[in-house]
Amino acid sequence: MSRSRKGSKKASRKSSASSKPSANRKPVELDAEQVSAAIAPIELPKDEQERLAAAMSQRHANVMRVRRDRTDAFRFSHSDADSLNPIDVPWYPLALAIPDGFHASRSIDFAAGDFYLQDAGSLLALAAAEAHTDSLSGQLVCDLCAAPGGKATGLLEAIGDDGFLLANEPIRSRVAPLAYNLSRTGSDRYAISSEDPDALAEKLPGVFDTILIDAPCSGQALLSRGRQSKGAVNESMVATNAARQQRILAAAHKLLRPGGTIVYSTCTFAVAENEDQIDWMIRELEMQPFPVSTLSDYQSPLADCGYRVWPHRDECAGAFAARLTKPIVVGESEEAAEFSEDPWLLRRGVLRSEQPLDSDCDELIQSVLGVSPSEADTEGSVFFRQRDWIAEAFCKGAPEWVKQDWTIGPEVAHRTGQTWKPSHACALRHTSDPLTVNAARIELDDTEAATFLAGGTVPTDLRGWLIVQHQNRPLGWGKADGRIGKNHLPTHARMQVAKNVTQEQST
Ligand SMILES: C[S@@+](CC[C@H](N)C(=O)[O-])C[C@H]1O[C@@H](n2cnc3c(N)ncnc32)[C@H](O)[C@@H]1O
Repeated sequence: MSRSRKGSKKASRKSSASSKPSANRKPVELDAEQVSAAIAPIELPKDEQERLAAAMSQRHANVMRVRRDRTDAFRFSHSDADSLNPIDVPWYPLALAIPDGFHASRSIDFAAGDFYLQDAGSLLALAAAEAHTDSLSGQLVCDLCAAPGGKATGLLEAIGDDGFLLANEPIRSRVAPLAYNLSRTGSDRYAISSEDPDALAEKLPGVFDTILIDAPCSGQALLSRGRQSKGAVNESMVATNAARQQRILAAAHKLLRPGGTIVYSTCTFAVAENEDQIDWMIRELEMQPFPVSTLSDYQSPLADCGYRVWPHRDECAGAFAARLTKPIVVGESEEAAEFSEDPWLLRRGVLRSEQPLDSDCDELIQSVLGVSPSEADTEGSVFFRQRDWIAEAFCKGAPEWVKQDWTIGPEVAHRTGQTWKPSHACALRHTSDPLTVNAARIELDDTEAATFLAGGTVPTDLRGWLIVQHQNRPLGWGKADGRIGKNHLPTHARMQVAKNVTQEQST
């Protein structure tokens, strides 16, 4: 049983930090002098500079950020009996170290969306947004630099059943992985856009309660993964990135409502891209520091609302995060008061006239989802839209502006040739809206699930489209003919499940 892991040894993040990198890229090495120049004017004692330089060229193991609605079950099945509630990443309690012998990225649990694999440093931004608490619940949130979704997925889980997330990624080729990762959360409370931040700010000024800017940066923390060259510490590289970050921050400020919060983060050590940007926001945008009390252990020596985790201290690649707020200025107080009563109030946007869906698409959606798009397209209900060969369904209560043509919604169906098929994202969707109720479901055991994930068929006497599940967790679609279910997992969702140490023990 992949979820029965009693008796397994839980790895400390320290020991796994020296484990073999899974990627073939070689870490890029810097000496203590280069490192000290990169972090100036922050000063570290000589021996600490050396430890930092060594740790920057060492790849740290990823951790599992467990999906919020599965945290309890997952913790129980992946913990030793004597430590049911381990906290492996001190700044982010929803994350766990990967237990020894557990092939996390090749497990059924991973395929079922139980967790997201990421460097512990990237959780600092989520910690600054307090995404592990209920404080984002019900908010209108924007992730302005969202792909591939390591943080957007955490925000989406944190906003709960009443909030809404706009995940923006200006680089088109990065939108597909972002959409896939968002769908893996099972939530439908999001839209995606692919806009330059300035253009987005023109469309939605003053709308969002919280905005995350996980900015493109010189990426010095990526040296340890071999994903960045030594050029990352060049002054000109840092200056170019700092200038771009200020343009993005200025746009974010326009997108934010008075009283709203900005969380700014990078994966670099350069002060010009970190603490200096806090100073710039305070000076040029008149923002106010909004310290995060739970992160006081990580406070930057240069800014009281900025936080750093370091490779040599914190068993991660390193990261920076800051939190600031946009003050409510005199004269805006009435509008701001309305905002605080109803953060959804300002729903700018022009409604397009809606086209009916293709009749085949409508029929498919009706049969697998149990709701007719032609009838559901009324106020307060799911909003369906067809865009060429894709059909999308926005959640109930989504802001009006999602109806504009620059948004991309959660996909429910797609057309290949002349045939409409339900989309992978639709199988994974858990929702309080009246969707997915009609689709039949089939439950697989471990071996059958591994076969399905590798692209194989499923045994069933059912007919038609069915959602294939493992321990009540949807894995994808099958289409059955009364004998077998044909596999409809998209290629990028297929995988070879690894035999885990504990599976071997239990068989
Ligand atoms: C550090 S990565 C974001 C990682 C992401 N937040 C995550 O956790 O998975 C920065 C992202 O910003 C995007 N980007 C590049 N130029 C941008 C710009 N001018 N405005 C906004 N985002 C930009 C990049 O394509 C990249 O996906």
